[in-house]
Amino acid sequence: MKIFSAKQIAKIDAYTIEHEPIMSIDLMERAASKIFKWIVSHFPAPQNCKIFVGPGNNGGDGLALARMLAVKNYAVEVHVLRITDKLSTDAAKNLERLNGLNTLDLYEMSSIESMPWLFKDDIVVDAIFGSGLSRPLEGLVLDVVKAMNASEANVIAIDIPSGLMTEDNSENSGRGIVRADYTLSFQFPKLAFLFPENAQYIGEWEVLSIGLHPEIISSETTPYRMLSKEFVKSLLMPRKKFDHKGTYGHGLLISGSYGKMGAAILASRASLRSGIGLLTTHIPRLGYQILQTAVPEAMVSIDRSDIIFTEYPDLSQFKAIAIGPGIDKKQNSFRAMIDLLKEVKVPMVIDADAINIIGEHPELKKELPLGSIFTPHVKEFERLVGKSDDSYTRNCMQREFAKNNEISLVLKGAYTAICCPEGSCYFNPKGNPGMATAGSGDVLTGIILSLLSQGYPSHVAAIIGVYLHGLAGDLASVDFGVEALTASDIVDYLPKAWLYLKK
Ligand SMILES: NC(=O)C1=CN([C@@H]2O[C@H](COP(=O)(O)OP(=O)(O)OC[C@H]3O[C@@H](n4cnc5c(N)ncnc54)[C@H](OP(=O)(O)O)[C@@H]3O)[C@@H](O)[C@H]2O)[C@H](O)CC1
Ligand SMILES: [K+]
Repeated sequence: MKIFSAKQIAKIDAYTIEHEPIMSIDLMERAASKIFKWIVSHFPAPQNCKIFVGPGNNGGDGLALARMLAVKNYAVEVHVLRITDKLSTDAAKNLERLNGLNTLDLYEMSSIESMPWLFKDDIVVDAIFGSGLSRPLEGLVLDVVKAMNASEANVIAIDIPSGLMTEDNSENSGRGIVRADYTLSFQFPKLAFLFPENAQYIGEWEVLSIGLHPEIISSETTPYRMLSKEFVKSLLMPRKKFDHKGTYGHGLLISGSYGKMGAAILASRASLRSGIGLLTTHIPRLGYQILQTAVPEAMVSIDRSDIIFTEYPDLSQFKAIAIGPGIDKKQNSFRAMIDLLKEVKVPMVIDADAINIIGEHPELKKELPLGSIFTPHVKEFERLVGKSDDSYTRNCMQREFAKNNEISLVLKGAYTAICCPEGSCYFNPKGNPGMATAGSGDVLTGIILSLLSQGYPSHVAAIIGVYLHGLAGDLASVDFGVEALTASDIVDYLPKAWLYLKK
């Protein structure tokens, strides 16, 4: 699913009105009826609804919704915020349509003195501003939003919580943003929904389709997309009857150190559960028996060091390499990493301390083989790319870094973002808080190594890998819940995840 900017949404809206064709007031009616149906199914009548309405089309949606709810026996109060004399044309028409509805009370609010009391069981609808918000809130609107936020009522935001910008909130103080319990967004998720610091405003969110024109949705380009099962499935390569293990590549995993052999086991097992033909895991000497016992399918390459990574095997046989899970960033490992980067010609997955090493020695970036993939969490990202105060800025930095260094950059989080060398950015909707657990990242590295070894192009391996990892975590959480979920469970549910993905 594509994610568009506020400007693009306005363009898609206008195109739909012209080419469906549909009158703008009827498109608003369609949008409001989607919100109405959602409210009826989640909060059946009778209920007290207090709808706060702004001057634009978001307000127009709120007014149309008020009429629909009033007709269905909800007790509706409408509070039109008089911050300007002018309502948008369609908002004005919908205001007129409220005339004569006796189950509805209409108030004009020009000062906070007329703010109604909001009770715990009230449904409060935020229809003040939507995607047309152009600056932070102030004056009356700010006071109303503060009162809403101080209440215990159920707050439902139409399209986007008022005060939140659709994309960039780096200049937004956060003082005047509605804290919704539910956000019902039209047709597309907004970029701001995917950033952790905005979760407090958005609450649970849902996308409601309002039938915007498919032609322009498909032709309008955007760097941002939300991954879907259909999209990821379309990237899979079929397996053929006469394929053999050589067809699916031989990968090298450089992993583990004293006290961290578990990382090598998890990444190896994940790799083998994701279709790799042959796997060699390079580990420090002390891990030999551990690995051979825990993962009999993997071949083992032994470092001369007992405890850390200091050398690597002949690279000629490998189709892809992953380095990082459980390695340390001791000086000897750094030297081995320099040599490795100079020699390696196949795509690499670079994770954990291997990222930190490159972060500390940025000159190594020019040695990266074509098709490299970095898989940092936020702290590793900051060491590699730099610090930022907000997620939008961080996402811009991520896209730039991927473009400038011609690599794929996977930033792990609730909505893991995959930025590709040509500028696109994919967000993963799968996964759950149970996956914020030790070893989860090692599993992801193993999966991506496996896909690279099978010949998937780098950004495709990153996309499939991230989606599959989240999917396996979600399937595991159905049986184990989130607290008890471990990284091993994610590996154990990879078979189910593959089956589900291919269904
Ligand atoms: N997605 C769709 O296709 C549809 C969306 N609908 C709904 O329409 C809104 C977007 O409507 P729009 O009128 O463009 O924008 P808003 O309702 O958000 O309001 C814009 C007006 O508010 C003024 N404004 C903006 N920021 C502030 C502020 N901080 N303080 C005071 N006033 C502000 C703005 O004035 P400007 O000075 O910036 O010009 C406008 O007057 C969308 O979110 C959906 O809810 C349709 O109903 C269906 C199709
Ligand atoms: K809103």
